[in-house]
Amino acid sequence: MTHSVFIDGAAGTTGLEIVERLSPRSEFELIILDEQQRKSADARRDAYHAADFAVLCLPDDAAREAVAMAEGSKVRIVDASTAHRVADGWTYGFPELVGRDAIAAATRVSNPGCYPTGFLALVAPLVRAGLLPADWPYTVNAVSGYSGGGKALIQRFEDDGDIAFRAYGLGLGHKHLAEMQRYAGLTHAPLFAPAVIPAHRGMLVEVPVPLAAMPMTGSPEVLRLALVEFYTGSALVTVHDEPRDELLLRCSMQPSDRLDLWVFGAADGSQARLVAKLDNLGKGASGAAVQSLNLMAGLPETAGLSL
Ligand SMILES: NC(=O)C1=CN([C@@H]2O[C@H](COP(=O)(O)OP(=O)(O)OC[C@H]3O[C@@H](n4cnc5c(N)ncnc54)[C@H](OP(=O)(O)O)[C@@H]3O)[C@@H](O)[C@H]2O)C=CC1
Ligand SMILES: CC(=O)N[C@@H](CCC(=O)OP(=O)(O)O)C(=O)O
Repeated sequence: MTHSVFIDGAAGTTGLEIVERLSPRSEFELIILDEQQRKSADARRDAYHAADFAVLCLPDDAAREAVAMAEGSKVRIVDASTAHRVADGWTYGFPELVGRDAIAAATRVSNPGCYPTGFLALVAPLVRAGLLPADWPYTVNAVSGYSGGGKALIQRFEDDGDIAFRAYGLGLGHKHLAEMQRYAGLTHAPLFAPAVIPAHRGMLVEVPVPLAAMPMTGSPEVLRLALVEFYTGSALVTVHDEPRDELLLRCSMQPSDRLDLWVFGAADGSQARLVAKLDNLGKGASGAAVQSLNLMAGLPETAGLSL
C-alpha cells in the first residue's frame, strides 16, 4: 500500500530533510508543490484534501493556518512547528515517552522541539520513576548547530563567519519551556540557557543535577540504570556507560536520527550532569517526524532513519 504524503514547507530546512528521508521509499508517494505554487493557499488546500498524511514544516502561524485548511479532509498531520505541542487534541510525537500505540492511532501529532527532545529524554523518565523531584527548579544548558534556526539563521552564520558562540533566549521566555514543563511533569518551568555554535547541525543538551541538595537518595549510577531500563529495546536511544573526559560536537557531523544519553557523576555521588546529544535536524525534527509517520502508517518505527 502506498501512502500519499504532502510536505508543506518542503523548501525549508526541516522539509528538505524529510523529503530526503522519504523520497527513496516506495511506501510513500510525496506531494510537493513547485516554487510557484508552494505558498498558494488554493494549491495547499487541495493538497491537504488529496493526501493521506501531511507533514507541516512551517513557521507557527502558517502551521495553524494549514490545520484550518485541512479541516473536513481525511488527512492525518505531523506538525514540526511549535504551534500545537501543548494544544488540546494533539498527541506529542515522542513515541518513547507517550507510547507507540498513542502515535499510531493519532490523527494530529506534534513533533517535539529539538531542545525538549534532549531535556525530556533525560528528565521525564527519572521524574516518573520518582528518582528526581517534580518540584525542583531545573536548569538546562544547551548548544545547537545553526540549522536549528532554519533558513534565516543558516544565512546569518554563513554570512558572518566570525561568530564563535551565540547565547540567546536572554529574555527567559523561550517557546520550548511549556512542552519541557508539561511532558516532564514539572511544577516549575526549567531555567533554559540555549546557545548556537558555528556548526551546521548537532546539539548537546545538559541538565546539571545537584543530587546532594535534592530530597532524593538516588546515586548517579541509579539514575543511569533507570534510563537504561527505560530505553531498553529502543533502536534510536542509547544510554552510554563508558567513562569519558569530554563530549565533542563536530562541525562535520553527518545527519543522524540517534539520541545518545549520558549520566556523569561526581565520585562521591553528590552531583551529576545529565547530557543528551542529538542532531537537531534528526531526532530533533525531521527524523522524529518520520518516526511518527512510520508509526501512523503502520510501518516499522525506524524505517528510513539513520541509526
Ligand atoms: N531547523 C530545526 O532544527 C528545527 C525546526 N523545527 C520547526 O520546523 C518548522 C520549520 O523550520 P525550518 O525548516 O527550520 O524553517 P525554514 O525557515 O528553514 O523553512 C520554513 C519553510 O516554510 C516556508 N513557508 C513559510 N510560510 C509559508 C506559507 N505560508 N506557506 C507555505 N510555506 C511557507 C518557508 O518559505 P521560504 O523558503 O520562502 O522562506 C520555508 O521554506 C518551524 O516551525 C521550526 O520551528 C523544529 C525542530 C528543529
Ligand atoms: C538554534 C535555534 O534557533 N533553535 C530554535 C529551536 C529549533 C526547534 O526546536 O524548533 P521549534 O521552533 O520547532 O521548536 C530556537 O531556539 O528557537
